Amino acid sequence: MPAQLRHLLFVLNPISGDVDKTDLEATIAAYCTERGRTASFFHTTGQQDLAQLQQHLGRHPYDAVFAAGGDGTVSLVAEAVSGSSLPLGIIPLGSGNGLSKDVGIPQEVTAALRLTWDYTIRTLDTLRVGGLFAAHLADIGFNALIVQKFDQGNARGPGAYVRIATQEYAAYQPAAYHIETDRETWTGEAFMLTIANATTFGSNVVINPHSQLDDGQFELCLIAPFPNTAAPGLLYRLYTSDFDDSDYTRRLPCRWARITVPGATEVLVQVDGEPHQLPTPVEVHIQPGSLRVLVPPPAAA
Ligand SMILES: Nc1ncnc2c1ncn2[C@@H]1O[C@H](COP(=O)(O)OP(=O)(O)OP(=O)(O)O)[C@@H](O)[C@H]1O
Repeated sequence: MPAQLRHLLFVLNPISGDVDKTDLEATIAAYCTERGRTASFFHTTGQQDLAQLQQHLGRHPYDAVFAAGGDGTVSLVAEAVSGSSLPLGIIPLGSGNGLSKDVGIPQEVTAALRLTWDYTIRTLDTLRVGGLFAAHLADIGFNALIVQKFDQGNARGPGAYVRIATQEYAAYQPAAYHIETDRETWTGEAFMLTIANATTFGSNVVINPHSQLDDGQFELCLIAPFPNTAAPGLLYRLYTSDFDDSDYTRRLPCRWARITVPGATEVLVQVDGEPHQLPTPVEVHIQPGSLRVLVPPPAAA
């Protein structure tokens, strides 16, 4: 039996996903009370959330902190607890919920709440991308642009994301990159360059198949510019864990990387679902075993 988690903090993002959260707090509180746990709540505001959460955690001893929101909320809580023994729980309530899917957390609220008492702990690597914390996936290029447009708009949910991607695809101009890692050097144009600790985007696109969140390395997953005629085949491979079989893809496994965009002083980078304008070169470092996550125990044989 795992240790009992008695005092739980739930970090709630009121705007994540396209999800009505009116009854969420009452549902969580009732679930915890019934099982002899205490539930406290921290509501994100979108302003200084990391500093406020860190301060709160410094004043109150909890046994676990649950992120109830999307990838941005999960990343916020993950950063607040990373490097400590405090485990992260996830109640997936965003548009994509990438990390929760990658570690097998149920996507329905009550099923995910079971992790408050029935869990095992998995210790994951995290990344620093241009100094920013990343637990899941970061990228430069097409997807970063779509995430930025999504962030600037008012519509949430997967439908809005697909609508923006379809609008932007035809006019998108791939950029050139120069990459140095602890193992190799690569120069060329890319439609998209993913910095992958994990395997799968919340959209179920498998950008980095058969890799692990706890293997002490990450992968740079490159998609070269491709003709329109190649798009359906490429998309098919991305949804069937076949990334390496395309003529337009390449993966660079590494522990450290420096990404330069020749001629540019800054570059748009999507980090755990949030867009950031970062100075180049962008350095990426792995932080092995830095995050403890509550995941479902292995199914009994
Ligand atoms: N009270 C709030 N009002 C406005 N924005 C907020 C508030 N709380 C958090 N945010 C913003 O919400 C964003 C994080 O949202 P989150 O990623 O959790 O959900 P999502 O974007 O809908 O889902 P996903 O990332 O899975 O697609 C951050 O940009 C954060 O600043």
